[in-house]
Amino acid sequence: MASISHAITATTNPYLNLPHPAQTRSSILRLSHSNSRRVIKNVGVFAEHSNSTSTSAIDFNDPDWKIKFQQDFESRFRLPHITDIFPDSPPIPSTFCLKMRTPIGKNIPGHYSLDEEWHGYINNNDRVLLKTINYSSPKSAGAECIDPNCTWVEQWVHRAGPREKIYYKPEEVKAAIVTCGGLCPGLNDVIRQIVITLEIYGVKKIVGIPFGYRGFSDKELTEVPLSRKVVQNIHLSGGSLLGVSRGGPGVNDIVDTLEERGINMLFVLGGNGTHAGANAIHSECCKRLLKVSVIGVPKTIDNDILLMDKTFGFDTAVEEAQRAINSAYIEAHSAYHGIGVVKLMGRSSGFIAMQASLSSGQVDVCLIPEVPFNLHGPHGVLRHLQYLLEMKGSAVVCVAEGAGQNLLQNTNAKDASGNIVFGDIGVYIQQETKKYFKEIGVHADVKYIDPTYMIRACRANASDGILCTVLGQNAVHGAFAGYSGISVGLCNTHYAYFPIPEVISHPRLVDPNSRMWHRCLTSTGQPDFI
Ligand SMILES: Nc1ncnc2c1ncn2[C@@H]1O[C@H](COP(=O)(O)OP(=O)(O)OP(=O)(O)O)[C@@H](O)[C@H]1O
Ligand SMILES: O=P(O)(O)OC[C@H]1O[C@](O)(CO)[C@@H](O)[C@@H]1O
Ligand SMILES: [Mg+2]
Repeated sequence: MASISHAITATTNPYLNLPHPAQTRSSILRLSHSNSRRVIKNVGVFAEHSNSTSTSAIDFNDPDWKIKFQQDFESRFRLPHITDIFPDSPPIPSTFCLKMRTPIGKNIPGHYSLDEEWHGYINNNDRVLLKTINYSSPKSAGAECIDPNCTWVEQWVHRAGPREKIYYKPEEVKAAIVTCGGLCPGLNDVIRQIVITLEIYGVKKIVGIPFGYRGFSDKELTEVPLSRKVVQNIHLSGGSLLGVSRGGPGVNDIVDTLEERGINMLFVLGGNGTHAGANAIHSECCKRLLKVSVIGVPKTIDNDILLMDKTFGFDTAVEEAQRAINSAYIEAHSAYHGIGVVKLMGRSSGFIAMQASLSSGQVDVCLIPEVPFNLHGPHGVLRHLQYLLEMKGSAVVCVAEGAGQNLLQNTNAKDASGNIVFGDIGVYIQQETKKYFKEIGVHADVKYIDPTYMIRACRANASDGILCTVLGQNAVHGAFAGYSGISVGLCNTHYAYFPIPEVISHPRLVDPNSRMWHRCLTSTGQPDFI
C-alpha cells in the first residue's frame, strides 16, 4: 500500500508544478551563472534522479546515512503493483512463451502451458545498476555525487521483461494505446510492437485511442480496432497511426471512459506531460479500486526524460538534423561570407543541437538552453561570427529552440497543454546577424534553415527501430506482470521499469560540466559567449 500512496502523492506535483531541482538540492550545489535558472555545476551534484524528499533529508554526519539513502531509494523506485490494492489477486502462469505449438490466436482461454525448461523470464528481483561511474572526486567532469566525498552508493532499478507469473487473463484484457504530445520518429514502431506482443499473450481486444487524450472525451472520435494485420506495416512511415494532440480532457473524464469501455490495460506514449497524465490516471484508478495497468513509454524527440540513456526518436532526429546542418554548411561555404543558421528542437534541453553539432562536425557555434550566451558585446556570438568570417570565410550556427529565450520578448502564450510558446530564436539570430554586419559594413550572406517539423515527421532509423521494439514489448510485459504507473526505458544499455514520478520530476538537461558538452565545445572551437 505504501508505494501506491507514494505514487498518488507524487502525482500531485507533476512536472509543471515542481520547483526546479536546483531549488531543492542541498548546499553542496552551486549555480555557475547567477542569471541562469538552469545551469548547475555538478560539484557534488546529488544524482539527477534526486527529488526534494530525499535530498533535504540526508544528514551526512549520521554513520548510517548510506544505508538510509539506499532504503529510501529502494522505496522510491519500488514499482506500484496491482496487488497493492488487490492483495488477493492470484498470479497465473504466463501465457507468453516463445515455444508455441499452436499458431498465435489459437490459445485456448483458461489453458496455460508452462514450459519448465524455458529460462526466458525475468525474475522479479533482477535489478539494473542505475549509475555506473564511481567518481573519486566531486571535481571529476560530470560528477554526480551524493555526499561531499563522492561516496560510492549502489542504486538499483527494476529490470524490465516478461515474468513467469502474470496478473491478467488474456481473455479478460481490453488493451488501449494512446499517443500524445508532439510527433516523434518511432511512434508507429512502438504501437506495432505493443499490439504484436499483446497478441502473443493471447489478447484479442486491442484498440487505439485517436488523437491523444482528446480521444477519450470527444464523442466523434471512435476507438480504432488494432491487430497484427492492421499494424503490420505501419512502422514504414513516420507520424502516428492514431494521431496525436495536446490538451484534452481531465483525468476524471479519462478514467470514466476507461470504466465505461472496460479498458484494463492502457499504454501511453508521450513525453513529460503525457506521463504526468498517465500517473494521474493510474492514481485515480487506484482510488476507484479499478484493476487497470497504466504503462508509459517515453516519447520525446528532445531526449529530456530523466534516468534513461536516450528516448526513442532521438537518434533519428540527430541523423536528420545533421542533414540540415550539412545543407547550411554548403550554403554558407558556397557564398561569399556565408553564415548558415539552423534551429533544432529542444524546448528545455539541447541534446539534439549538441549531438547533431558533434556528429556533423560542421558547426562553429552551438547554442543550447542550458548555457546562457550574449549575442552582442565583445564576447557575444556576433563578434565571434565576424572573427570566423575573417578567418575562414563562412560559419555555421546551430541553435536549440529553447536557447536564449531571455533575449526575446516573452510571448506570454501557452499551448493547449500549458507549455510556454517560445519566441523564435532562430529568426532572431538571423535578423540580428544581418543587422550587425550591415552596421559594421561587412558583407554577410545569412541563410536560415528551420527543419524542425521535417525531422519530427521522419520514420525511425534502424537503431530507433530496435529501441522501439524492445520498449513496446517491455511495456506489455510490465502490464501483464501487474505493474501500473510505470515507465520503461533504456538504462546503461539494459531495459528497466521506473515509477513514473521518478522520470518526470523535471526535464533532463545537458550538463554544461559534462564531458559531452566539453567535447562539443572542443569540436566547434567556440568560446564562452558571456
Ligand atoms: N501535469 C499534467 N497532468 C495531467 N495531464 C497532463 C499534464 N501535463 C500535460 N498533460 C496532458 O498530457 C498530454 C501531452 O502533454 P504535452 O503536450 O505537454 O506533451 P508531452 O507529453 O510533454 O510531449 P512533448 O515531448 O511532445 O511535449 C496533453 O493531452 C496534456 O493535457
Ligand atoms: O509545435 P508543437 O507540435 O507544439 O511541438 C513543438 C514542441 O515539440 C517538441 O519537439 C517536443 O515534442 C519540442 O521540442 C517543441 O517545442
Ligand atoms: Mg513536454
